[in-house]
Amino acid sequence: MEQSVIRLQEIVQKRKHFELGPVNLNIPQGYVTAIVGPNGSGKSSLFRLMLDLSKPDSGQIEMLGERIGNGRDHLLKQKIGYVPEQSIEMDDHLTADKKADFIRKWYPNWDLNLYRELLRRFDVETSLKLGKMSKGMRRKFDLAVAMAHQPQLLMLDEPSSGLDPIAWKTMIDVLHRYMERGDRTILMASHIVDEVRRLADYIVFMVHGRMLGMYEKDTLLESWYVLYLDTGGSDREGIELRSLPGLCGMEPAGGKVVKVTTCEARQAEEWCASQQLPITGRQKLELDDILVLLTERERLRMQA
Ligand SMILES: Nc1ncnc2c1ncn2[C@@H]1O[C@H](COP(=O)(O)OP(=O)(O)OP(=O)(O)O)[C@@H](O)[C@H]1O
Repeated sequence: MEQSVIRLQEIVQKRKHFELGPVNLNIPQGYVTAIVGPNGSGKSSLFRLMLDLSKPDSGQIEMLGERIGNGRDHLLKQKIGYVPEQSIEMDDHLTADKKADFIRKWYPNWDLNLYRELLRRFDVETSLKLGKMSKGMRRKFDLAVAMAHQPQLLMLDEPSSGLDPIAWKTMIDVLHRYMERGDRTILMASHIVDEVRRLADYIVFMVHGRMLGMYEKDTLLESWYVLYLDTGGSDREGIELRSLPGLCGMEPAGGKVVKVTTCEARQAEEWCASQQLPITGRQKLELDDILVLLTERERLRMQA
């Protein structure tokens, strides 16, 4: 894999009702990585740790080659754009432009033309006070502000929360353009399958504070399939099928057909051919279905 812009080593954060980690994670430069996981799995907690907004109990974090917490964070943060899950209420009394005037002092690379262009594309009313903006409007403003200093790394915590379909499409386009240079990186947390499908190169699954793995998106989507197998009604069913590579689920699908789910589709198909087991149908799994199956597998693993 390419050079890492974020490195997490053995990160643990213990809270009264929640334990995050140990997390080991390398985010590659030049790609979009999406962290996907159910509510409360620790995605936002992880973002806050990376930005030094909260502290781990143990482990190390390196962002853009700098150890977090070494006292030079302000220089590091000039290279990062961050959209938190929730907008900062403290700024509610400011208009968009007043807030931007304030922020740009911290960023030598602030590009006023880019800022205005983003606001125009997102159709943000700059005369409004931030507290009076609709949720979607505020989100669009937060995105514009996070991008206007041309950061090397964009960290987006559920960026499309509250966006209407038109704004959502604009955001996807804006983020694609941001990545065009080739050396920039996006780390995002998202629940939106379509967003992850369109943007992400890599997907990290997270459940109950633990990483279930990092996958290259296209490989992942090519690996998880539902196959319908014509068993011919023989007693091969239930005996041989348990040897199907990557088997994650099996259920009758009417008549002599059995529906199986596999996370190793190519090997499973080869195995079916070798067993002369006809495949009567195949269906790709969507990301949310994969997450459900991975979550269930993790639950069983923790129970064992
Ligand atoms: N400041 C805090 N103090 C104590 N516990 C916290 C704090 N912030 C978050 N938590 C707990 O940490 C866990 C993970 O929360 P987090 O917000 O990181 O999850 P998430 O994956 O981002 O969820 P969502 O998808 O709902 O945004 C939750 O159980 C939450 O209650």
